[in-house]
Amino acid sequence: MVYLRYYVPFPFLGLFLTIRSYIAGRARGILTLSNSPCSEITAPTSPFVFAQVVFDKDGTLGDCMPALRAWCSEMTKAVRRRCDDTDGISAAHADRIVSDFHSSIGWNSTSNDLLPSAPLSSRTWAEVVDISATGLRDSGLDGVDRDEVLRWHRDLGLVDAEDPPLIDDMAGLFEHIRRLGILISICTSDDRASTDACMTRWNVRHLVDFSICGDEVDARGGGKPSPGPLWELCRLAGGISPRECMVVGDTTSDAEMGQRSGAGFVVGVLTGSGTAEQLIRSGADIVLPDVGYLRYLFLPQFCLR
Ligand SMILES: O=C(O)COP(=O)(O)O
Repeated sequence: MVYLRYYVPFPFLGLFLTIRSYIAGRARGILTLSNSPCSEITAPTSPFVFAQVVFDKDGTLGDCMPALRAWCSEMTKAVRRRCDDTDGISAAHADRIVSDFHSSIGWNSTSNDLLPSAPLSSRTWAEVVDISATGLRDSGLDGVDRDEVLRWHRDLGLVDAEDPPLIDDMAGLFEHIRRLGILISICTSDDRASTDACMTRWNVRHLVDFSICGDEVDARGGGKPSPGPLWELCRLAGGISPRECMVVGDTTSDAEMGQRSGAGFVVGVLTGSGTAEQLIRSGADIVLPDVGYLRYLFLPQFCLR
């Protein structure tokens, strides 16, 4: 069994990317980088045999950063208010509590950005609430519990419902894949309500065959990176094998789910919080700048300009 793994450098700086197929001894994918013009590229002899492409949502299809910045800012205010209302918490202690809270969810308050593959960008909201409540208690904010943190979170409404799409023609990409007879699924740690709102806003809801959301998996570790969500999507797709699935995502959670579930091919994208090195290390077979480049995985030959 041979896996060929290539890290596609970003930016491409005029490189031509050839993607052909051979994976795991089956005609699937050989991925090569070359400087050759398209005319010199031989078309692959075997087509891809994927039955389903499984997309992560935040950081892969949609830009969640404005929403996460707003979430962090409001949650930080709630933490500070709680510190002010709690006896015996000095200003310096409150600063430490806020800083520990940020660390626990993977937030860099200096750059106002996510740390690579941070829990906030990769875990379900139930898990993020748990992590936050535990972190706050551990740093000395006595009496704060999961229900209280959940209330602060719920007060913020559907956090990701307004996320803009990360590529211009998502519907065109999905139609392109579906024309090849391949199912499209979304596997997200976000909740169902925001996910449905995003699919509608991005004009792809009618093109998504199946989806599974963070509030539909077992809150005790049943979400990504566990293999469960992908296996469930295989079941929904009529009992196909994980080997027939391509998983596409921006964090280590996505790549790890792909690897642990036995997905046939795992694609990392650089539009979210994961770094190329992290994605490759956690199971990505290839890293692409964004999901728009996926089109080229499904063409016999192509040229990136
Ligand atoms: O909402 C999140 O925490 C992450 O969602 P995702 O799985 O679509 O990246």
